[in-house]
Amino acid sequence: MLQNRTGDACHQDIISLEGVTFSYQQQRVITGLDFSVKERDFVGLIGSNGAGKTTLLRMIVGLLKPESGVIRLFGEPVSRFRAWERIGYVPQKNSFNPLFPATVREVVLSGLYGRNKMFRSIGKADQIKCEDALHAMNIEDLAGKRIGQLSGGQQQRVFLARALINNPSLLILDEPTVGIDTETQEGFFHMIKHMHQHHNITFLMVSHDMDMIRSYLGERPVAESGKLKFYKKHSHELQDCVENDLTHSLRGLRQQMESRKEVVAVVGDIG
Ligand SMILES: Nc1ncnc2c1ncn2[C@@H]1O[C@H](COP(=O)(O)OP(=O)(O)OP(=O)(O)O)[C@@H](O)[C@H]1O
Repeated sequence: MLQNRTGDACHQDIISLEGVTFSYQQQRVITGLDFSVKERDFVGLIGSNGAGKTTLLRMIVGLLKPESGVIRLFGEPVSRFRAWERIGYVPQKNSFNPLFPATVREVVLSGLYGRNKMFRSIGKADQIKCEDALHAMNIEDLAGKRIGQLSGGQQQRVFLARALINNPSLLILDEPTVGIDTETQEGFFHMIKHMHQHHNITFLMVSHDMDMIRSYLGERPVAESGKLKFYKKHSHELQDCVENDLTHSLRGLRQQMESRKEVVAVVGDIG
């Protein structure tokens, strides 16, 4: 079994769900769900409107509590999990009131604060992480603008930069390309596939894009529960589990693509 720097076995469960059931008032949404996402998996979650996809992601990131069953993150029950900086989460439909006063830079930096740490001070190292994340998403030129004044697609890039700022091990994305044009969607999918294949990053992504799911994760779901379908691909490319500096590497990818004049299709113009 491969080992990472900290000596943990690779292919460990990053997310595990055991007998997870959830209801809103009288409406049962998820029943007895068992599933696991292992290190370096890319899991695509598909389901019709109202199937419970967002509800499941919100339980995984601790925003909703299951009625019964256990959810673990990196082996810890969610209720005891504290290492939220290891997880980048981009919720569905992030849209800001145009009057909201935060700048793009402030929104990206807020990804560093973590839960219950709203007012930590920002040091030089944090500023560099922020610049790297802005650069990776090709939004340096938007850094001083108010988030509420951006288009939906530009805002989505900001939220992705916010999710990337901590160099996360796990990215949880809830329909990340909604409202983004087709060409830019292709660039985005290219980028996250690169992150999956060349970095030690695990993905759980809700998407209605069956073409992307089938072409990358295969024709058949690996598990089904109610109306939820899980597709999965495991990345075998890395020969060891050493940590990768994601933003550094994304910068490299971007420079490489810039030199091939394909940057717009890869990491640029998600908005
Ligand atoms: N806060 C809430 N209170 C009550 N019911 C809710 C709440 N949020 C969602 N629901 C209901 O739970 C069900 C699952 O909703 P959820 O948002 O998880 O679905 P989804 O699979 O993400 O759908 P979509 O593809 O439309 O985003 C739906 O029937 C929805 O109406």
